Amino acid sequence: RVSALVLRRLSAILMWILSNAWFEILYRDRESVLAWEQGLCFVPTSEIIAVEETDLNKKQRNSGKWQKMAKLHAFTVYYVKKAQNHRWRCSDVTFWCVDEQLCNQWIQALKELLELQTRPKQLLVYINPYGGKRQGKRIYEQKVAPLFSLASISTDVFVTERANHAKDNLFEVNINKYDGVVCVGGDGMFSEVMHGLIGRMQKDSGIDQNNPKAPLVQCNIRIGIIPAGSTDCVCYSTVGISDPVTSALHIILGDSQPLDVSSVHHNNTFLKYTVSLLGYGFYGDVLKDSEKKRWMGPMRYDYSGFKTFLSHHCYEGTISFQPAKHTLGSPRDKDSCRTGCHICRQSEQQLAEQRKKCGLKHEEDEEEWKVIKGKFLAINAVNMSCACPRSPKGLSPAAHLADGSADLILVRKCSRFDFLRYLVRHTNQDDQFDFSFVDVYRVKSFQFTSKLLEDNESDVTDIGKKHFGQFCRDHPACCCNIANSTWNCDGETLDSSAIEVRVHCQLMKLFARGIEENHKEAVSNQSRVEQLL
Ligand SMILES: Nc1ncnc2c1ncn2[C@@H]1O[C@H](COP(=O)(O)OP(=O)(O)OP(=O)(O)O)[C@@H](O)[C@H]1O
Ligand SMILES: CCCCCCCCCCCCC/C=C/[C@@H](O)[C@H](CO)NC(=O)CCCCC
Ligand SMILES: [Ca+2]
Repeated sequence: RVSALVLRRLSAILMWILSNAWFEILYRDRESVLAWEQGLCFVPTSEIIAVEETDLNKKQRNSGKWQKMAKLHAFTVYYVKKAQNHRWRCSDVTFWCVDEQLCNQWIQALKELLELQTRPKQLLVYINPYGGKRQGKRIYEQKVAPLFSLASISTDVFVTERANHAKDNLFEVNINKYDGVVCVGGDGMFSEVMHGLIGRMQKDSGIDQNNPKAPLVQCNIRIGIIPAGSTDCVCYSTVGISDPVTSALHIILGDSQPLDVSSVHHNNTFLKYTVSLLGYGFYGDVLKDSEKKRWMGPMRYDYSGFKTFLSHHCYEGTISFQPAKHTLGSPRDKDSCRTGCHICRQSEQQLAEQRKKCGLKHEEDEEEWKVIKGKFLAINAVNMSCACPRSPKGLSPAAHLADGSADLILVRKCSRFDFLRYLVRHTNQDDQFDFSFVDVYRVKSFQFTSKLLEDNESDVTDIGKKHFGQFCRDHPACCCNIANSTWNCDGETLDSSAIEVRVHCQLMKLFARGIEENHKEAVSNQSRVEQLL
């Protein structure tokens, strides 16, 4: 109510100012001049980055026009300018005035408005200097740090020296000091920070992560991702673009996006959490091969992807899963998860009700299990669409960020040509599930055991292995690999092929707002009427 009142006062003052043409406004870009001519300017306070008294000496040096005018006072409003393809930029507008007191009143009033927004003030930043093209440090220093400083955000910056450095540090640091954690790197770096935060949360609450049925404690400290990796799938799927400045602005505005996290166990031992892709077969093999070629940077995935495609290995095993009946959506839906998604909101309500009903007590889940046996080229479980620059719609375009479910995609044995057709659909608009050899299910938990493990390795004798290499003894020409594949868990390999997976609805939060809808329309409106105060 206070903010509405202040806003109304401000708009009244603004209208008065505009109608008296009393204020002189200097716009930096052409679109803004156009807007000024139309006399209509809005910026939602939620999209103001900062307000600062303007250094007049600097401005006058830059703009000869104002040199002759004496005794002017000015303040600059920095705000989010939304460009195309979900890209955000920091833009600014300077307001000039002859009355120093009035100018200060404006600065004060706008700063008070910004104080009413719940935004991060103190952040813990981890930079992986070796992720992606090894640009993490430069990206942070040149593109992100100046914006944080403009928004008066204090930071403790930690440049990692080894893998798991950030994760280990998160178990020691005084976490309550911070309003959020930022990771500069790729999906692997994000995964490290997420494991640190979720792990720390469970440890502090006495929850045993090794128990696959343990009700995990939600992690309320948000994570911000500054993309500087090779795939940057989590950033792309939650923001709509992989762009460091856009992500920094989402962090500054204090956006919040809940995220489903799946836990992966083997024999009552915790292995990992996953938020994007948990893939066996094709994506597991690509990752395993690409790890040896890290020196190639992001190109390693193209090289290993091509090699793995040619090898065309399929793997035999059994998948059992519990369908997600609590959620309204289906993986074949035409609509995708967007900012304020009603399906994710409904899951949030269900979660709150569930918590009220049984607190931290876990209800034994007796829902039915479906069992599928077969030979698979790929088994992909995705908690989100997995959109990324290589696959702009992702592996499951209708997957939801926070509905408490994952999409389980089973690609059965097929010809190389058919598998290529399937892969090509990762990159275009066509329906990826419209193939006789592809099945997709929305699930809340699943288990996988390879045939090799089922048979308990008893009938695979050393003689057999020697004689037929690692391929199927009965049908050596069928490309069915009797060795196991590897699970690709958000870009890291798992040691075990038999796993048990459970989706934890909205276990954590990001500094993001999901992908915004109707962006084209918003942009064209904005260029007609620049959104200023
Ligand atoms: N200083 C470091 N030295 C070596 N490895 C590190 C260091 N800091 C972090 N790591 C590890 O590097 C791995 C990969 O990093 P990151 O995810 O940033 O880049 P990427 O693999 O190129 O990108 P993507 O995950 O998007 O494909 C992470 O799993 C992380 O644990
Ligand atoms: C003929 C054209 C065929 C082209 C097919 C391209 C398909 C690209 C789909 C990419 C899907 C990425 C899913 C996200 C996985 C991340 O958790 C993980 C860590 O960053 N990245 C990879 O495993 C990296 C996986 C990269 C595989 C190439
Ligand atoms: Ca989901």
